[in-house]
Amino acid sequence: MEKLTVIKVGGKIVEEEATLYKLLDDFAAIEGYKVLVHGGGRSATKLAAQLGIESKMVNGRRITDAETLKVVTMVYGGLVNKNIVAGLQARGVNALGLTGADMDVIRSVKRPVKEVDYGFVGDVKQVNAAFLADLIHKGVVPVMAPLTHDGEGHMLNTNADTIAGETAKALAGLFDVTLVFCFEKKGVLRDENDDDSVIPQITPEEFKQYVADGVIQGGMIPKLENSFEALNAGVSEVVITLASAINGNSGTRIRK
Ligand SMILES: Nc1ncnc2c1ncn2[C@@H]1O[C@H](COP(=O)(O)OP(=O)(O)O)[C@@H](O)[C@H]1O
Ligand SMILES: CC(=O)N[C@@H](CCC(=O)OP(=O)(O)O)C(=O)O
Repeated sequence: MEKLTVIKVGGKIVEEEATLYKLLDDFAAIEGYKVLVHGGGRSATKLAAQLGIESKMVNGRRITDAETLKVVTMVYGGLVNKNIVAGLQARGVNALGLTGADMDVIRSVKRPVKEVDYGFVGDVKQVNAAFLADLIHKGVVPVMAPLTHDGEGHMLNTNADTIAGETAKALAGLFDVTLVFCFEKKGVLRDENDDDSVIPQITPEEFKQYVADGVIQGGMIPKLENSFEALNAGVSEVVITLASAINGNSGTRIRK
């Protein structure tokens, strides 16, 4: 099977020009078929504050009211996505920016209200894998924003780690997929204050224990849950690593 790398880059990297440009250089150097999924949570929080809109996160997910939905649609689908696409074009990568609404790439359903009302947050229902595979085979590099649509005319906000996981899962039947989460640390750390304490491999049982011990917290919990789910659904390998190390062998690597 042909190899495909799905790379997710988080908000701390895309927010700063210097780290973003370095990431784009490294991404451009990756050989073979590739997809870039970006976040941008920090940029959305910053613009929302400038507009006088308060940002609320619960369990790592943004409470997305009608005004916040406008902000995230502008920031993720507009500014962040287009800066990345332009940056990749300048590096000779034939990038195409997509939200989930474009060509019906990712359809979702508004998250039902349970203990928490997340507002306009979408849970992924289907990924148009055939269309993405077609683009990829044509030499196009999809650049996916963390936005989906419900098929009834509404955009919805979807976490970028989820977009990456669902895209990797959907393409796993068509390619040999490696899913890479790159962020500002060297990998999953035993001690968050010690950059050299990378845990090289994690099993689901070890993950549960690390969470119980408080070693793994916050946004890293859903990231690893997504990772195990992706491996169970046919993704070959998940790598959690420093953005500048996407072409290396370091970081935390998880295989089934
Ligand atoms: N054991 C751990 N090792 C590394 N990071 C951890 C750990 N536990 C919690 N984290 C936190 O998880 C964060 C990454 O999750 P998140 O903020 O959702 O990522 P992203 O920037 O990719 O969206 C890190 O910034 C870090 O603060
Ligand atoms: C529903 C939800 O939480 N969506 C995220 C989408 C952006 C994202 O995931 O960005 P990072 O990867 O930079 O965190 C949000 O609005 O923050």
